[in-house]
This record gives sequence, C-alpha cells and structure tokens, in this order.
Amino acid sequence: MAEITLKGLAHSYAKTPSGAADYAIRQMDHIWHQGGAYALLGPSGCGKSTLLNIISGLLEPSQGDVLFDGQRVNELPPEERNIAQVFQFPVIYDTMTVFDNLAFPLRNMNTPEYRVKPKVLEVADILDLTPLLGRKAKNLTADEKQKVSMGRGLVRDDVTAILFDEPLTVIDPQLKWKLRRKLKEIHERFNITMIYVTHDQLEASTFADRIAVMYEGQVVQFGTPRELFERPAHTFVGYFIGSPGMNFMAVEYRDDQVMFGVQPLPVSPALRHAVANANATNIKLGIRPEFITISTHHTDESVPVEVANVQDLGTYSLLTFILNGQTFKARLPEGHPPVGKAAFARFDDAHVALYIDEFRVETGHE
Ligand SMILES: Nc1ncnc2c1ncn2[C@@H]1O[C@H](COP(=O)(O)OP(=O)(O)OP(=O)(O)O)[C@@H](O)[C@H]1O
Repeated sequence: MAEITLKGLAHSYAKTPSGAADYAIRQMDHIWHQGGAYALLGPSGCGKSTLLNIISGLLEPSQGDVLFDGQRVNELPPEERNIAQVFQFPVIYDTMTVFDNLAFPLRNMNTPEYRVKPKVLEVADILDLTPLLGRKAKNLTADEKQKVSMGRGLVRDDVTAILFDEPLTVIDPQLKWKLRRKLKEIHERFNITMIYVTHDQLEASTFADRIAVMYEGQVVQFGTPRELFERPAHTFVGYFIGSPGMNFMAVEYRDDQVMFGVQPLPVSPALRHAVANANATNIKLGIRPEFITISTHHTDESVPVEVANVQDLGTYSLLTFILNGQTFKARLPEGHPPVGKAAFARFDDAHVALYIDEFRVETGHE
C-alpha cells in the first residue's frame, strides 16, 4: 500500500537559491492516494521529472517531506522505496533475453527461482510478451523494449507505485494507444498507484482518473479531465487544456462598466459586481471557444468583432476574430450560417470565468 504525501515540498538545483525562479518545485502540498491512476501534466521545464525523481528517491528535496503511508522517506534510497520508475527511453539489458530482463529485479532481491518463473510468465502474458521471452532484448522494437521496461516494474510484488516519465515518447503513434490501453488494464488488474507524466493532454486524459496540472513548479489544479475543461482553476489550465484553449481578456472596472480596453463588455450583474470589488490590477475574464456565439446581428449581449478567418475542421469550424486588437477563437457548430468580415460575438454568461492574479474566483454567476 502506498499513499504518497508531499508536504511543503520545494526543490532548487541552485546551491543558494535567491528567489522563486530558482526553484524547479515551489511550495507543494499534495496527496496521491493508494491505487489511483494519475497524470502529471505540464509543459516542458515545469518540474515534472524533478517531482518524479523526488518521489522515487533519485533526488532529495531541498525542503519539505515525502511521506509514504505517513512515514517520512526523504533519506530512503530508491531501492528501499518499493517504487518502480519507467523512463522515456527503455532501461533494459540488451544482451539478456526478455525472460532474464523481466526476472532481473526478482533475482536481484534473491527471490528463489521457483517463484521467479511464474511471476515472469504472468507479467509477460499481461504485456503480450510471451512469444518473445527467449529473444535477446537488443532485437526488439522500441515498443516491445518499453513493454519489457514496464514489465520490470510489475514483476515485483512489493511495488506499490509505478512512476511513468513520458513512457510513450519513443513509441510509434499507431502503437501509443495500444500501450495506453495496456497500462489502463494493468492499473485495473493490480492495485497499484500509477503516476503518469506527460505534456500531452490527450495522453493524460485517456490514462488518468485525475490529472495534476503543473505550471512553474506548482500543481495549479488537480481534477478530473472534465473539471479541468469546465472549471479551470488557473489561467494556465484554461490555456493548456482544450483545443484550442480558453480565450482571456484583461479587464478593468471603469465608468460602472467592465471594460476590455475601449470595449465595454455586457456581463452579468454578479460578474460586474465581482470585477468592481476585485481590488487587484491583474483581472481577466476567460471564455472557451465552445461558448462564444457568432452572429451577423447585433444584440444587447453581443460585441462587434472583426472576423479574421474561418477554418473548416469537418464536424465544426474554428473562427478567428479580433476584438480590441486581440485574437480570439470561437467554435462554430456544423451547418453554421456563413459569417462575413464584420460580425458580433456573444459570450455565454454561464461560462465566463473570472481570474484574479491568474487564479479562478467564484462569482456565483456561473
Ligand atoms: N540536473 C539539473 N540541474 C539543474 N537544473 C535542472 C536539472 N534538471 C532540471 N533542471 C531545471 O529544473 C526545471 C524543471 O525541470 P524538469 O526536467 O523537472 O521539468 P519537466 O517538466 O520534466 O520538463 P521536460 O518535460 O522537458 O522533461 C527546469 O528549469 C530545468 O532546466
């Protein structure tokens, strides 16, 4: 069993860090529950690998604690943590057979041979590696090698969590979904905590029940794929999740109105009230392309926009428009009437979110 708790965790690679920018992991408090299928999603350089290496014990954090089932493990070396890590590039012994590669972690722990064989056969069966057991690892394809790498994590009965660090990077696109399905299957069969690091939102949402979105060394939101889409807690989540991401407008309260530059925005009274009382200079409204309606007629709820282009994407179209000198995306359903250069955009009140200093603030109007 392993519930992994990160308590006041921070890490800097600098010897004498002078500010937040010197930290690969900033203040982090987080719990990974036993048996969960999690993804750690974020752009390159946000600290994903650093965090995994701290959990697995390859790296000791500069501040804070890592707890396994409530026990502090900061100083415990990786081999004593009962955690397996699968890296971007398969870590296997080329000159050994697939069988010996899978058996390696067990033999390393002096497991008697009569117990090694059934375990290797079980794991090989799950990963469809049985026909390859007698082959030398160097003759395998990249995806087969990565499956052996995963198998080495699975053979040990004492492994309670597996950390995957972008494990499908070297895998052909058409095989990726197969391996992802395999991982899901493994998760359902064994009661193992799995943390899957990726910068790809599709990979994260097909694998994980809950996703931790990382940005600049912090988990800015931890939620289901649906929650991340519907209620992004941070502007970065809005921008990163969705295709394309959320549109944002930097607004201010002026002359009793919510202004986006020179454009007054027709927003709900609750939202206007929230902006008026925001007491901050960094105020943004976010709206997803799915919730902007484009029409050729003006109404009290719409604002005039300049259409830049419309891209037909089969089942829907993506319209780019300019408002107050800024580019926006709106998603038009199939069969939407043609739109000229001058049009009107209406932001669906229920889906306009307020962000103060980049974090979402509930206003009661959504
Ligand atoms: N060994 C190291 N020494 C110094 N700085 C490092 C080291 N490893 C990572 N960093 C820095 O720490 C930050 C976080 O890096 P990390 O590799 O954890 O991010 P990541 O999200 O995994 O990125 P990627 O997806 O590119 O691997 C980056 O600014 C990176 O340059």
